[in-house]
Amino acid sequence: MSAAQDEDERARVVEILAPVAVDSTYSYLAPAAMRLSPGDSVTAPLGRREAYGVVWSIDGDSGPGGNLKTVSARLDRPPLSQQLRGFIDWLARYTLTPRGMALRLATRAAEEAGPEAPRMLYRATDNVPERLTPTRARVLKAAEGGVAFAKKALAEAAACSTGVIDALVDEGALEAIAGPAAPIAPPLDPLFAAPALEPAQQDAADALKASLSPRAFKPFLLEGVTGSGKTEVYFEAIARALEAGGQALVMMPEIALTTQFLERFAARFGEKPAEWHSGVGARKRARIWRGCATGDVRVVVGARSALFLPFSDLRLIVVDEEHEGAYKQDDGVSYHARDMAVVRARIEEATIVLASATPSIETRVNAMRGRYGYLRLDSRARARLMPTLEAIDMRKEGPPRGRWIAPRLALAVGETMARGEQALLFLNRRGYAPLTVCHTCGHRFRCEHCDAWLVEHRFRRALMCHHCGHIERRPNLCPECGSEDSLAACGPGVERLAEEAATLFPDARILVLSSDFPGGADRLRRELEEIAKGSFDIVIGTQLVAKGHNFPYLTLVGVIDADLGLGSGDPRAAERTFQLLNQVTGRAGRGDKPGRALIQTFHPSHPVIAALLSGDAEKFYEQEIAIRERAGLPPFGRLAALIVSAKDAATAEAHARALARAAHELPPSPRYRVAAPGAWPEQNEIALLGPAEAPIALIRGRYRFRLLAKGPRSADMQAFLRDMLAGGPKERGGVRVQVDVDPQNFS
Ligand SMILES: Nc1ncnc2c1ncn2[C@@H]1O[C@H](COP(=O)(O)OP(=O)(O)OP(=O)(O)O)[C@@H](O)[C@H]1O
Ligand SMILES: [Zn+2]
Repeated sequence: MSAAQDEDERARVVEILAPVAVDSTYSYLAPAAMRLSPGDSVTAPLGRREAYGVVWSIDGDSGPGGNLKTVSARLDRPPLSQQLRGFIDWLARYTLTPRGMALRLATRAAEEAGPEAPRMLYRATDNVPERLTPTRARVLKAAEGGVAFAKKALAEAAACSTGVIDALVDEGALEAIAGPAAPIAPPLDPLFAAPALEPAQQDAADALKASLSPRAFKPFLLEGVTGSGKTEVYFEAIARALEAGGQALVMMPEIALTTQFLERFAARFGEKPAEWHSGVGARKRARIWRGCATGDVRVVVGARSALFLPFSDLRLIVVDEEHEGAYKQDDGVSYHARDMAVVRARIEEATIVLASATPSIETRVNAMRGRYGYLRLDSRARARLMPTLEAIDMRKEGPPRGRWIAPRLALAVGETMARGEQALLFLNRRGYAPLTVCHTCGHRFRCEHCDAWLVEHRFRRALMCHHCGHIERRPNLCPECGSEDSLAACGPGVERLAEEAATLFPDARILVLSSDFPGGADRLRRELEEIAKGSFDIVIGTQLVAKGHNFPYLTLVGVIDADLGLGSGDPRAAERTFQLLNQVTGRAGRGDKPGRALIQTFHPSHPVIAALLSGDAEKFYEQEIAIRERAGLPPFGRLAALIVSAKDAATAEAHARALARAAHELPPSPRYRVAAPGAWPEQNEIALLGPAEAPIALIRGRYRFRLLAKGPRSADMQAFLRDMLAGGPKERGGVRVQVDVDPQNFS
């Protein structure tokens, strides 16, 4: 028997998960000499190519025979920890995502980057160049003593161009050696600039610090009114995690938010944390990924996807603005990053802090029932007052037709400017006008791929669909009746509001802040900085400006249309409106001067508006929690949506009906009970509602039908969904079924 055969016989069978849309692992043989462990990255033949994968488990020694393929190579990459693998399995099971797709969220960053270019360093050899100019002599002098320098540093030391160094390398007087990579994350100092906390902050910070040792899973809600200093509180928790030698992850809903945050972080810890979002280059992301696994990266601030980083010792997760809808990902793998952060914290035995001025109902209930620690800051830091809130009743004191700024708001803006302060006009609608109609024939411009009106964007001279991105030129003639000059804009967007503000205040420095202007995130960051510096008198913006920014000169907030989100029929409309309006009015009066907010509404007595005006968050939560409890909605029950789409409506509807039939024909299960079709569900039963045409029935050329499963907390919703999908028809003929567990979006 040859040595090679001998080796073969001792090969082991390993299960490999590939980052593709497949749930199961594949079995391979691994030579014993490869010494694979679970979590290792490998390449292996898959079909006709070499694929990347991760060892998920090791089955043991291979039996005789079998025709398994052999793992090709083990990659030099830190292993995925058991905790991260457990998290991927959990997320996949919960969201009904193929495990490979969940793995892809964790490994994408490492895969996409090419091999890292080594950093070259230069040092002197014993060779003397043929021609020794004074410049060359200076370089060699600087490089004396066997120390290696970066090219730029050496050129600077010798006051020459880097070309001189290249020439000396060519002549053999200097040699280039591969040096260690520059550190990806400079060390952080937990004691760099610890602030004096106010008593309420101190109590909250102490509770968090205490929870960090001994190590255990401990969730907290940190609820504090806008400007109460929540950030300073969780900074203390980060300091404690660092002192304990561990890592911390801070999640933020919006990248535009991070600039101010990074500065504050550096002021507190001496250096910035590692930043993780789609705007960070592939190379850098790969280095951060590795740094998380080696423990060199200690604190990451990031978007949703940071949740999948391979931390080696994660002690703390902070989810800032935990109520934000942006944490729910709906494309591809559909998951709620806040909820999954709690899961990851549990698996890592870490502390997790959910911070918000207006927590989600789910988190609020968890805190009130004692499932989460409940920390509260009930007043603003530094004795700042909350802004005073007043309603402007649009039925009685609205502006003239075709205008949107009521006289009282205009007056307040004028007074604010006269005092040298800043005003914010908030309207959560991008573009110039949400609808364009023809006066002559009544034609309305609608998207050809979606069930939606086209939004006019005047600066682009275009009509745009906000669902699919479709763009067309705004014509001069009506395409229906051919009339000239008969097209009219209906309703306002931020661009139109800016036009009105410019007419009312011709001397004002006005800025429109909107995510769809050219220039992307960089432009937004610059603009946010300018606002904070006081470079503008009037800022006009969508929900982007509502987030956790600190604008010291901003004293007046005008909400142009407080009713905008309330009429949608979405079960979360009330909660979202309350949160958004609280956030946006909370931008006023954070500096030295007191703040004021004017809220334009046609329904000043609507419970949400009334609760907002009274400043009585407690009342709002009481009402909303009672409604949810009565209706068995989350967190008192479970919801899952299935969105069935196809190129034509009949195919989509037929498939959705077949799924519903399959659900009702399922054999009895110990894990859930299904209510009979049309019957009033019993306490312990899952009711399947629909199929119904989706509120936006057509998106990107696909017709959509929705099924909604609603069940008690005791039901195993995932088992039900899996059984229903298995019992239903295959996804043929271009049909797509999207599963959305804990849906946030009902459109
Ligand atoms: N103990 C403190 N001493 C001095 N200044 C403080 C203290 N705590 C907070 N501040 C300041 O108060 C302001 C508001 O704090 P911070 O931004 O942390 O509030 P927040 O609760 O996160 O607000 P929001 O929910 O609106 O984002 C900041 O300018 C912060 O620097
Ligand atoms: Zn469209």
